[in-house]
Amino acid sequence: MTEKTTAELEQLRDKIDEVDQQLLDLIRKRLDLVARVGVVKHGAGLPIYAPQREANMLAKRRTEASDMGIPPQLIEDILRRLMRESYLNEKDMGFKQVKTDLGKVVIIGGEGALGKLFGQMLTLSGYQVHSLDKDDWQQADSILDGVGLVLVSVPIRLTCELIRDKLGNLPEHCILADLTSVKEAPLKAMLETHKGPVVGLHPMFGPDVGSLAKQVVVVCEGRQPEACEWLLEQIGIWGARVVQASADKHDEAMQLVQAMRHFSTFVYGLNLCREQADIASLLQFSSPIYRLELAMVGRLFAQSPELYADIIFAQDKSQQAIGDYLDNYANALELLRKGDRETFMQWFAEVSQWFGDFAPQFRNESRAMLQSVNDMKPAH
Ligand SMILES: O=C(O)C(=O)C[C@]1(C(=O)O)C=C[C@@H](O)C=C1
Repeated sequence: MTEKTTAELEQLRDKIDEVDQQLLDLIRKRLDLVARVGVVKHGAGLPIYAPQREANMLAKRRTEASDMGIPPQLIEDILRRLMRESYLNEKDMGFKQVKTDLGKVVIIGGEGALGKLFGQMLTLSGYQVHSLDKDDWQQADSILDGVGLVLVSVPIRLTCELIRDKLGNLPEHCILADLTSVKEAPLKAMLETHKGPVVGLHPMFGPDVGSLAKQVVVVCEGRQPEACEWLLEQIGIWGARVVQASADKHDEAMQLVQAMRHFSTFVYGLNLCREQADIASLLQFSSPIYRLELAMVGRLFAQSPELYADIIFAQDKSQQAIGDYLDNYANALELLRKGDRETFMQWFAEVSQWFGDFAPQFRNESRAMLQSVNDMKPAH
């Protein structure tokens, strides 16, 4: 069905088209300038992400927008989206190589998605990167000859055994690092197997990020941290923030951040499936928040069952966290069964108070997210 229109409307639309084309010219100009910034940063070894510059620029543009009668949030949204493009653009210019006399980098599991991403970032930074995958172990000696960094990026369930079985003979100066999403056990295996520098890394993002700008990499110290410093600096130049943590603290947080969250998402999907919910009609009735929630659940099931089984089953202690969740669920369900609104509201207030300032902060952050969910809705 064609949309209704009038001559006057069409005239105005022609003018809007002209303005939009001018916007395109301006965006092209900005992208060209950003490409030049990328070259300069590459030469000077500066990080892709410049938070101070971003904050100053956004503050100025917001004030100018207000003065012009433009909602400040509008220009902020537009600039943030443009800067996301800058991160991708500047990445392709390559990065400064912090350690020029390293020798080879060997990524074990370099054909996996995360291994590939790190391989790409290291190659863009001038390192000689080799991948060592399951069919390559016969040539392991030649692949590992002259290695300065070994990065282990294999499924969690294979990590410790692989480290112990295969990595006992690395050169003493070589850094041994892993990208596993649990840290205590792999770190222990690396320290027991290799006598040289050891560091545990956990990139807190999936392999589909495009750029590392603003992403977080958790770093758990192993041995000879001074020998690993260049690697952390290199990750910083890629735009990521390095957060130091002890392996046990990290793993404890992961029981909630990963195991429990993925498990409850899994059960949510399982429940929809067993209830034979009709997703298409749920989407028709959905508010933006429900659409976002469904998207978060659905995206889990678009990925590998092995990956999530690995994360959820990796730590025995996760069972405790998930069990506690079930108890709280059961207790809350009991209130519902008894029709006890009073206690429900008391518990609600208790949790609100416990969230403190985070509650309004999350409300603000989620408002912007929900608006973009609405913008992204396909036409029907
Ligand atoms: O000014 C810079 O340093 C840039 O890289 C450009 C730019 C931008 O697009 O404006 C992009 C990324 C930085 O975080 C800050 C600003």
